[in-house]
Amino acid sequence: MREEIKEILLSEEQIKSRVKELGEEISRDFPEGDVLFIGVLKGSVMFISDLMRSMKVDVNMDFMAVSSYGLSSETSGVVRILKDLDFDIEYRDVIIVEDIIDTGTTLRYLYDYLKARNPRNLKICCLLDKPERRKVNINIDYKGFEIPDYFVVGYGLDYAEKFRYLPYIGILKEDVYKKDKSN
Ligand SMILES: O=P(O)(O)OC[C@H]1O[C@H](OP(=O)(O)OP(=O)(O)O)[C@H](O)[C@@H]1O
Ligand code: HPA
Ligand SMILES: [Mg+2]
Repeated sequence: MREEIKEILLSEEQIKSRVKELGEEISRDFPEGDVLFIGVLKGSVMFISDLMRSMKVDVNMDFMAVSSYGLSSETSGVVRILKDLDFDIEYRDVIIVEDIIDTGTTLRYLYDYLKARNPRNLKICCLLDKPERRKVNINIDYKGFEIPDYFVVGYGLDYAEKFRYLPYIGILKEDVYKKDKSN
């Protein structure tokens, strides 16, 4: 384990088995297939690629890039779209795939933005939910795990672009981001 990590919150095995269950659940809900996953870059990359492989029905993927955290551990509160969709989503079954819902700022913005394009269904699937930090209300259709209020990294999640490659989800030691703040 890297020295900046205080504790492993979710192991590779725990993530793998929960992602498999989520894929099976979504497949049961959309038996006719033709689902479009919209991954939110960059944090959801590991999750969406594993989730797709656990699907039992046809699924396509597209990506949006938004950023609100930048190099910090606190949201700026302003969501910027850096990349929009390649496909039209009108009348389609769409599932937004996110790594984490923290304050809810990113998802609230994305949900409303995509809803305006008139999909047949618009659902939300997130691996991690940090309800204690929520600032705006979000209805989560498919959820991997609820976690306490720690800043976590790994399995796609970063701190200042670091640690995304870790195969597990770990709690970042506070002095790592406190030190950066005091600079
Ligand atoms: O609920 P919120 O408080 O809005 O936080 C959640 C969002 O923040 C992170 O993205 P970030 O802006 O760090 O971009 P990244 O995915 O490229 O790391 C994370 O991947 C979610 O998209
Ligand atoms: O706990 C977190 N870790 C990484 N990125 C995040 N973006 C929102 N919350 C988090
Ligand atoms: Mg980030």
